[in-house]
Amino acid sequence: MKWQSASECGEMLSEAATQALIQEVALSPKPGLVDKYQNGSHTDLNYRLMYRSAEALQNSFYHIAKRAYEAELNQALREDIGQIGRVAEKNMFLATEGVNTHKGAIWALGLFTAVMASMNSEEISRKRLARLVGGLALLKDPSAGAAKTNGRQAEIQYNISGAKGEAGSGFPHVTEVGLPMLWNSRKKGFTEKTSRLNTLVAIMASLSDTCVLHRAGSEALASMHDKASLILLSGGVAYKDGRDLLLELDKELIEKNASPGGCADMLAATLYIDAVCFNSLKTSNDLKYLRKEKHIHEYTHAGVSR
Ligand SMILES: CC(C)(COP(=O)(O)OP(=O)(O)OC[C@H]1O[C@@H](n2cnc3c(N)ncnc32)[C@H](O[C@H]2O[C@H](COP(=O)(O)OP(=O)(O)OP(=O)(O)O)[C@@H](O)[C@H]2O)[C@@H]1O)[C@@H](O)C(=O)NCCC(=O)NCCS
Ligand SMILES: Nc1ncnc2[nH]cnc12
Repeated sequence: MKWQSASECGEMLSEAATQALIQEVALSPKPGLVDKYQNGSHTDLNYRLMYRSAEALQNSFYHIAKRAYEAELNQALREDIGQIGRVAEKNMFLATEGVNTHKGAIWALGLFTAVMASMNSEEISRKRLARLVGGLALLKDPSAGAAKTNGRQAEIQYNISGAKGEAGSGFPHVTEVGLPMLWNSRKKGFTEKTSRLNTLVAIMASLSDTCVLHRAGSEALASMHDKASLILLSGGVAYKDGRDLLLELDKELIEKNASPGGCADMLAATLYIDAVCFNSLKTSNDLKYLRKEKHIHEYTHAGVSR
């Protein structure tokens, strides 16, 4: 991927990031999460709200990409994207009237956007991407608040490292778990939907998702890890056993009020990186294609209400 200008880079990355968020929420059936047919463990979220939230974030991804275009991954950039990220969070809360839809996604896709824009290279390996994104995430952001977030509380209570730890390690659930599972599933000839569901399940098998922890505790998280692993051991969701287990896991998560929101964010980031760095998004014609797809998607779901 090589962009000719900062605005072209901003346009393509922001469109692709928004698409990845929309594709994540549209993927169905997802255990405990909002999808096209149900609201999972959520009473305050639904498909339309998630869609609206994704669209409201596009402008912030554009500004992150524009700022980071061919820039050095240094302290000044870290502080600037922190600022843009906080504006994105505000815009999200404005669009959703106060519901947290995509905080984790802003964090992950925002950092990846900055790295891809700064590289502006034809090729980037998974490992390099992980190293660079981890390095950027680890730079201190002096303007970051000290709010007692759900994530921070879960980190202290359960001694895990949460969204910040995942980022500081280069998002291994994207680069080491998500992408390989997506590619292997496609290689085995599974449909795109099955490949994406397998990817989500693989992420759910090991991510310390603070959204699950703070809503349902460590036993619920351990059980999610075990059941997701069982799905993979049974061959994944392409097979009846895997599909049955997926539906059982959905039921269990809803009963426990547990939502793997962080896993959903890691899936969105996987789809984003796959599209931009490794797969379909190569020219500005692809951008036109994305816009058309998005339009079709809006049209198809215009009548969906919850
Ligand atoms: C670094 C931040 C993301 C802040 O992190 P922190 O852990 O302090 O804060 P949280 O507010 O808890 O947000 C973390 C969100 O990250 C997702 N997540 C969870 N676990 C992981 C994980 N192991 N790896 C990666 N990502 C993870 C998750 O997001 C999803 O869940 C959200 C809903 O969560 P929650 O609010 O807990 O939801 P409810 O159960 O509904 O809560 P109640 O209201 O009922 O109590 C949903 O949004 C999903 O996206 C976690 O929520 C970051 O915010 C930060 O520091 N930003 C500063 C700006 C910046 O520097 N940006 C740079 C790049 S743009
Ligand atoms: N599909 C989804 N359902 C619930 N929370 C989420 N956070 C990000 N995506 C989500």
